[in-house]
Amino acid sequence: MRYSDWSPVYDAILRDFGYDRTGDERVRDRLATLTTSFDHDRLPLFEGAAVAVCGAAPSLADDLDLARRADVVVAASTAVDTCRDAGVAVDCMVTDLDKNPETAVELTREGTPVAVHAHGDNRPLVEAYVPELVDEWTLPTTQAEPVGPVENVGGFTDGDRAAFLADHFGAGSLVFPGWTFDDPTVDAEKRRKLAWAERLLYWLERRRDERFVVLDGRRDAIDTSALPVE
Ligand SMILES: Nc1ncnc2c1ncn2[C@@H]1O[C@H](COP(=O)(O)OP(=O)(O)OP(=O)(O)O)[C@@H](O)[C@H]1O
Ligand SMILES: Nc1nc2c(c(=O)[nH]1)N=C(CO)CN2
Repeated sequence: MRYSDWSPVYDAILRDFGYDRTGDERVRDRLATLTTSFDHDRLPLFEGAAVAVCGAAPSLADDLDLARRADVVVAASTAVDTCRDAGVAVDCMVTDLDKNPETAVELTREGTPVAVHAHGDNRPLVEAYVPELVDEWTLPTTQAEPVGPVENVGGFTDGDRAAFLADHFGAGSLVFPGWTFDDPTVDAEKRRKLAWAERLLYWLERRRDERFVVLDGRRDAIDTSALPVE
């Protein structure tokens, strides 16, 4: 994903949530001072791989076979803990540090890449935990324009950002264990974020000319008005 393609969708997200662009940029710039450029050779081998993008819905526990069968497992936030507790190795974590930052620290110490996201509402977490991460295993990300070592491969929530990351680095196919868009256990803000995650995955499957099974039966109801799709 090039930033020029992402930018109009990011504008729509900013409008919808009322986020301040300069807030995202300030924390991005702070993250840039705490990290160095990530060596992409340290990523798992995404090129052509069958990738499982694990979300943190309660359904993940029942979906773990999908992850076990994948070539590469990328997991968002607390999905990492569920996978590892069940003996499923995670090849890359994607997080904004708001739930299980200790897991992110542990992974970088083990030599597993962690894509750490800066946004306008996680500055204290970035400042507290990024210095604890092993720098060579830390891939700094932003949803705003990329700057210095901080990259933007597209994506908004940890889970859809994980899918955009796998896509950016050449994934052959994507499956989605642990994704439940209509999850009655989540609060209203999370529900709105999941609606965006769903839109973004729809955009991604269209860009890739792939059909994500997780969207089957849902496509007709997705609001695509902010997406650059016909
Ligand atoms: N029902 C669900 N509940 C929570 N997350 C889900 C669900 N379905 C899919 N996901 C994906 O799993 C990711 C990780 O969820 P988790 O609740 O651990 O993260 P989070 O740190 O609150 O995520 P974010 O900061 O991106 O909102 C979410 O970012 C989302 O993309
Ligand atoms: N500014 C801002 N950006 C975000 C936020 C958020 O709360 N504020 N939450 C995200 C995923 O939870 C992703 N991006």
